[in-house]
Amino acid sequence: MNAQSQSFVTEDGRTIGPTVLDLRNITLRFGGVEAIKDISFDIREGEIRAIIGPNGAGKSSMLNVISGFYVPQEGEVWFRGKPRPAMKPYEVAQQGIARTFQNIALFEGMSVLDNVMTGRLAHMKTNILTQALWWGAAAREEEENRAAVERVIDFLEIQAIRKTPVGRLPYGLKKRVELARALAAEPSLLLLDEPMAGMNVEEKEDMSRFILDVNDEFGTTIALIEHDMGVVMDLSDRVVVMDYGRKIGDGTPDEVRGNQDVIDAYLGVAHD
Ligand SMILES: Nc1ncnc2c1ncn2[C@@H]1O[C@H](COP(=O)(O)OP(=O)(O)OP(=O)(O)O)[C@@H](O)[C@H]1O
Repeated sequence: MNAQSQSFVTEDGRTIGPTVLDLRNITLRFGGVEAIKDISFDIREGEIRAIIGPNGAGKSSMLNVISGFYVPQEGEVWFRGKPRPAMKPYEVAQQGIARTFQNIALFEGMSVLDNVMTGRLAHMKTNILTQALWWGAAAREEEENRAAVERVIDFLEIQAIRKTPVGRLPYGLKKRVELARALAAEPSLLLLDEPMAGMNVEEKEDMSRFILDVNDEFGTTIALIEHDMGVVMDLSDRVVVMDYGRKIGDGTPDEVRGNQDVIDAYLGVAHD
C-alpha cells in the first residue's frame, strides 16, 4: 500500500481517506502569463481542502483545471488512481465533480426549484426519443431527480423560497441556491469558488455550517477557494497556499499558519 492509498486522522480526530484527485506538476499558461507554475498537491477522500493565496495567485485557474474547464499545458490530473485525459466539463461532471462559481451563475428569471433541478442534468440519461418510446424509464428518472432535488432543498433549508425567482433573492441566499444546485448533482467531489464572498457575518456562519454538514452527512470531499482566513482555518483539514502561480505552503491550518513563506507572502500582511 503506498502513502496515497492510506487513511490518516486529522488534528481534530477526523479520518481522511485515500487520494481522490492528484495534481502532478501542473503548469497552465495564458499566452505569456504563467497562471500556475509546476504545482503538485492531492485531495483526499472526505477532507475539506482549501486553496488560498493573494489576488491573482492562480487559485481560480487551479479550480478550473480540476473541473476540466482548463487543460494544463504540462502535468497530469489523476482521478481515483488513473490519469484523467482531457475532458469536457460535462464529462468531468459525470465523474461526480460539481462546482459553484465566484460570480453567481444562476438563471435569475427561473425559480429556485428549477435552478436546483438544472443540477441534475449530469444524471439525465433518457433523451426525447427514449422518452417517446419508453415512458416508464423517463418517468422513473424524473421521479428520482425530483426526490434528489427535494432532499437538497430540505437539507439547505430553502423550502420557503422554492417557487421564488432567483433574481428576487438577497445575495446570501443566491449563494445557498448555487450550493443547492451543485449538491443536486450528488457529487463525490464538490468545488466551491469563494462560497462566502460578499456575505455578512451571519451569512458566512450559515454557509460554514452548511459546508461542514454536507461534508459530514454525505461524506462529500470539498475543495474550496476562500479569502476569509478565519473561515478557511476553521473549516479546512488541509490548506494549499499559492502565490504568483507557485505553491508556497501545504499542510494543516496550524502548519500553514507557522510557515514563514506564507506569513511573508500573505498571512503576515493581513494577520499580525
Ligand atoms: N482566461 C484568462 N486569460 C488570461 N489570463 C488569465 C485568465 N485567467 C486568469 N488569468 C491570469 O492568470 C493569473 C491567475 O489568475 P486567477 O484568476 O487564477 O487568480 P486568483 O488567485 O483566482 O485571483 P483572485 O483571488 O483575484 O480571484 C492572473 O495573472 C490572471 O490575470
